[in-house]
Amino acid sequence: MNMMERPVRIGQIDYTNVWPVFYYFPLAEFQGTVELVHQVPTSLNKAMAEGDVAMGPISAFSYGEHFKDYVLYPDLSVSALRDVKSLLFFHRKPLDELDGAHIALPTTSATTVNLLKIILQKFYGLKPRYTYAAPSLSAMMESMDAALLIGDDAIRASWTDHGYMVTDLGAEWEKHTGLWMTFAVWAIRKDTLQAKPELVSRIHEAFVQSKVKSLAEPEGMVHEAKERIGGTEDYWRSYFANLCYDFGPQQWEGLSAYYQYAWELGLLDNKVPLQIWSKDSVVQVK
Ligand SMILES: C=C(O[C@@H]1C=C(C(=O)O)C=C[C@H]1O)C(=O)O
Repeated sequence: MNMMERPVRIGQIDYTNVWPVFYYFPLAEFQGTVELVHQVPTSLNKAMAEGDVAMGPISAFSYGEHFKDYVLYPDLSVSALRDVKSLLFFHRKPLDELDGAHIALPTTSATTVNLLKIILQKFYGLKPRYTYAAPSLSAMMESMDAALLIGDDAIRASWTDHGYMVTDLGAEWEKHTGLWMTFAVWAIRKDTLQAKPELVSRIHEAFVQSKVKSLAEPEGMVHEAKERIGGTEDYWRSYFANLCYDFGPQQWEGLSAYYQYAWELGLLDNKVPLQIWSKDSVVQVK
């Protein structure tokens, strides 16, 4: 099958944080033209880079690595100003005492592991040792001084009686910069946009409608999150209400600062332009 006939594969992150954008996505209306593929962020990042997936909510860091091949949807992201509740750093000592510490990073994350590196190096002057590990708090802390978790792994760990200090990285970023932080962006491969501009436009509309409806009527999602992950309905109501799914000038400003720091620290090879899709053109906004 050539690219024109193949369904567009859309990656869907396997975490609750992206549910609002997908919850009311009318898959039946796109039958034969669109397929959903479930993955953790780092697997989705890789599948996008290899062209196996055409679009999806990839790690913002991964867009920074592959921006030459991607453009970004406006109006869609996973962002926060301050607390996220699912990007949690667990540590035995206060942050400013972590010099020389050995820190476990989850293999599932790209944006947040680099956010942690930026925070510790840029704002605390620390250069700890990092080791990647599967996202399990108890296993990570067996041999490490601190551990980072994201998504539902972070949420589940926050409900246990672990006894560690916990820093929310969204809050920590805002404390030092005053800015928003964007963790996932909705990226589209440029080759897909070129081959199927109409479909790309219809998909954007459908995702934005799903987001608006989910946030206006969160009860179905809230109930399902409680059944599938645990916790209380109140927890999930405030979790979804606290995250922001928009992607506009405020989020662009925060994300550009993140890319600038990542570039200055050598975590990214290039300065990263934000190329935003619209129905008629692609505009560089930063
Ligand atoms: C808000 C979150 O943002 C996530 C963090 C990501 C990362 O660190 O690479 C990628 C996608 C998002 O799922 C979360 O995981 O809870």
